[in-house]
Amino acid sequence: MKPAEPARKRHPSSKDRPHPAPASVPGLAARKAAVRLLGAVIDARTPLDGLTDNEHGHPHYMALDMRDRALVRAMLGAALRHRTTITALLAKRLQKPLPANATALAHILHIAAVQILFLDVPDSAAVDLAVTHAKSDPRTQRFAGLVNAVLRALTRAKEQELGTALAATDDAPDWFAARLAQAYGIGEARAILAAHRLETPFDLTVKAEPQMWAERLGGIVLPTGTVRIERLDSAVTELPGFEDGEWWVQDAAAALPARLMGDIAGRKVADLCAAPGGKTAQLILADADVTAVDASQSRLKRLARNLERLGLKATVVHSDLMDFAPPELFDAVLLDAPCSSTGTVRRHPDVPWTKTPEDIARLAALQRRLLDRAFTLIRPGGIVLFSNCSLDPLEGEELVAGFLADTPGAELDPVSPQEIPGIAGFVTAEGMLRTTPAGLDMGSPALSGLDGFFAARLKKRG
Ligand SMILES: C[S@@+](CC[C@H](N)C(=O)[O-])C[C@H]1O[C@@H](n2cnc3c(N)ncnc32)[C@H](O)[C@@H]1O
Repeated sequence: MKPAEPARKRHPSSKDRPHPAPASVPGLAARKAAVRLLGAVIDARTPLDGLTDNEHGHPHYMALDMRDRALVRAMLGAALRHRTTITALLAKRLQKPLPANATALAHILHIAAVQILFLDVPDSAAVDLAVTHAKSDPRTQRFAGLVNAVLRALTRAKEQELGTALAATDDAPDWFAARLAQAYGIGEARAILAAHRLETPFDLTVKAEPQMWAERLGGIVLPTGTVRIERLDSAVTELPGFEDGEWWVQDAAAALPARLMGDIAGRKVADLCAAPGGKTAQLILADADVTAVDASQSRLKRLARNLERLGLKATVVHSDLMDFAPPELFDAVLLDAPCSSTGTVRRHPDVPWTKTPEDIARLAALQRRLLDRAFTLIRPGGIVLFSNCSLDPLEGEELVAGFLADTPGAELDPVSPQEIPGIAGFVTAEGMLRTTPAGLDMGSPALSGLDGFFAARLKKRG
């Protein structure tokens, strides 16, 4: 009997082998980075902010020049804002759904589709780069023909099908849409989700003279005093007034909580989750004696840089709030607590895809511990202004109701609709602040909306 031959190693034919794409194919590095980052967001639930940070971002992102980084951010922003629409239009071109483990292929198709459907990129460039990308990756190389066929079919169909596809979905994960509908009712939830699909304007808080700054910067003054610019044509740092510290970037809703602290001139006030310092700056400008506390050293560095540019001074303390033991009690504290950030989806479209209902419950429990602690740091008669940028009642209305029920010395100090110009529509029947992205109609969608925010003013009985 012949001895069995050792199994032969199969050498891939040249047809099987991935084609290493020349590094110099223009535009390919940006598409590859976008595909990689989309995978990190969708498959590993990594927040996009950190991946696209210009100092500590993902290595594939950091390797790009500024123009390509802007393109990557535009591709990812639109891909996440329209994820369900894109999935549906791609599915119509596929004979059967992609297997669940074909994530690399799915992300290549999504990044090409977003260029074809939503960005000002020639269709042929979007398709050719996706095919080149697919050929260069061993996981997708054998699907290069499918990528080509699906995307070419999409370019032909988009004119006719995009409008209908957009109308058929709210472009949100089911859990998120269901949670909003439960909290706000179907109509308001759909209005919030519609706002999440729009690009956001730029909001600035100015130290003084909002009308003058609105004119200089080509913006408008909102009823609440924030200066809003529809679209920036240059980097924020190049705008007039930046170097001189005349204003800072802050969403119109984020500017409201600090203004609900009343007259704090000359008072001892602590900002307990302060970094990067937007609200700290407001408290200082209201003439309070401000202590800014935060657990994150790196974020406190940003706070220090921001205050320096604005020419403002606070006592800065690096501490976990649970360990913070000041020598004296405060007249008032602001607790702008770490939350699920579901109110900021317009600017952070990754949030519904990276967060889960379990995250919301975990963050609500953390906020409750921080609120209990904050309440021990004020004198009798003092106030805690509790706020966050979540749309979820578990982190807002329900959390405060539980705190009041469990804390005999605490009472709600209701916000009055007349307290700040322009907030009447955002004050609840109980006297809490609740904004959603569907609020603040300024006549055109591009100038309307604001982040979702919650705030409640809590008083310690004297
Ligand atoms: C929503 S951000 C604050 C934004 C800030 N108030 C502003 O307006 O610029 C929440 C902050 O809470 C900080 N933080 C989270 N847990 C904390 C804790 N246990 N103690 C102190 N700070 C904490 C985070 O580092 C983060 O900077």
